[in-house]
Amino acid sequence: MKTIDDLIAEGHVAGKRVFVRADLNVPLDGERITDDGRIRAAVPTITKLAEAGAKVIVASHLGRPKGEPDPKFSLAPVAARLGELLGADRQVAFAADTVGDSARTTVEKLGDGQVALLENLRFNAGETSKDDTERGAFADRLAALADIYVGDGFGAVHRKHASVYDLPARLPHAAGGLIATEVGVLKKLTEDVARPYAVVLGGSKVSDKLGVIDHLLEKADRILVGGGMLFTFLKAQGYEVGASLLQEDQIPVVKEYLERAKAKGVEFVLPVDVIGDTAFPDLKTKAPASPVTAAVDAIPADVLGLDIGPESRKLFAAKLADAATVFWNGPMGVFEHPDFAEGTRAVAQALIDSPAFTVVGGGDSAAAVRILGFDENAFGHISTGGGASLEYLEGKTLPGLAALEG
Ligand SMILES: Nc1ncnc2c1ncn2[C@@H]1O[C@H](COP(=O)(O)OP(=O)(O)OP(=O)(O)O)[C@@H](O)[C@H]1O
Ligand SMILES: O=C(O)[C@H](O)COP(=O)(O)O
Repeated sequence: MKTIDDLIAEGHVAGKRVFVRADLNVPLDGERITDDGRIRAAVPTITKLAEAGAKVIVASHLGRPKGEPDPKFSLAPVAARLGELLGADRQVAFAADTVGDSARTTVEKLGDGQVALLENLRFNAGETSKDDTERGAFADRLAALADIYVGDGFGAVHRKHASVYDLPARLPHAAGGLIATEVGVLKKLTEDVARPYAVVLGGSKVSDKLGVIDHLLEKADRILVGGGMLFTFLKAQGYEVGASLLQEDQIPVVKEYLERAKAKGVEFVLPVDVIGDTAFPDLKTKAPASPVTAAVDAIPADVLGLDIGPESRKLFAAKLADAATVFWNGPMGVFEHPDFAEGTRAVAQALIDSPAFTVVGGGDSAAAVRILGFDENAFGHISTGGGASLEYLEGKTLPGLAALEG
């Protein structure tokens, strides 16, 4: 895989329009960025290219808008923060669209060493389309803006999207520094992993992430399950889960996982209690909720589970204490609200206390660690990719990496 260092050494960058596909999908509270980790992670590559004299065109998705402009998902706040992080002598010009007049004129006005950010790629249906022709047509329009493509959005390399997969096929391309670093660390977990190897899974993208367990059953010694995913496991074991997040159609799959784990000697660690409420908490006002703690065999019918409970926190900490390697993706609960953050806090603390090599992966997981006040240097590696790192560990071909190799 060619890197930006190769491009710069070969003299291909100065005066060129370089399209940097970053993952600036940061958590927002209205227009306030609650964690800027992914923006900070994008800065070294952007700075290096700008210092080498490129006209840098940065592009990203944010959230999951429906293929048309939606102000809730505008990258405008990200442009402002990126400008602050790049420093006083490097302003960020923000284009109000992705491939329209604003993008074209913004790029035309860029001088060498200057930086622009395009509006959310997913405001265009072609970006995420499953139809190759529709995606290709959008990639053609993106390609017209640039001379060179740099893939640096590690968090999105598992998506077969126009800017990730189709665009690099249309331009000379290279990997940015973030992708090189992420792949370097995660590779270690696919090779000689120190054992016991424990994996902690949580979060809300349940259908995206359940499949990874199929692979983990061949690799991990222990799998701890929290977050939205845990309720499908509880249901598969015959418990009632009230109004909690449930992937009904995945119950047979989960049952098979539980049986296979037993046969292989892989330990599944499931919560013994949960904290829930009769309504989803208000994440904007953070108004006090009415949390109830229930054993997993006594979750009331009107309660939705929003965190693992106090006994589970102790159990999870004990199961992580003697691990030699830990990979963690997905918060244990709705950590954005203080009444449901303790499970996530306990897992973060357990990772810090453990002598293991620890990797935390995922936009919200990494954000949770920082928002809850932990020192990110206390972990072995904090990856900007959640789904991406899981799929990398699964050994899958990731479209955004394959495209850079070609
Ligand atoms: N029990 C639960 N019910 C509903 N949502 C939950 C629950 N537990 C955790 N969550 C939510 O999961 C979200 C994070 O999940 P997600 O799968 O996106 O993780 P991630 O680390 O961001 O990974 P990725 O980078 O792949 O997005 C948080 O916003 C959190 O509130
Ligand atoms: O947060 C993430 O995992 C990445 O930014 C990818 O986002 P997506 O799951 O909406 O494709």
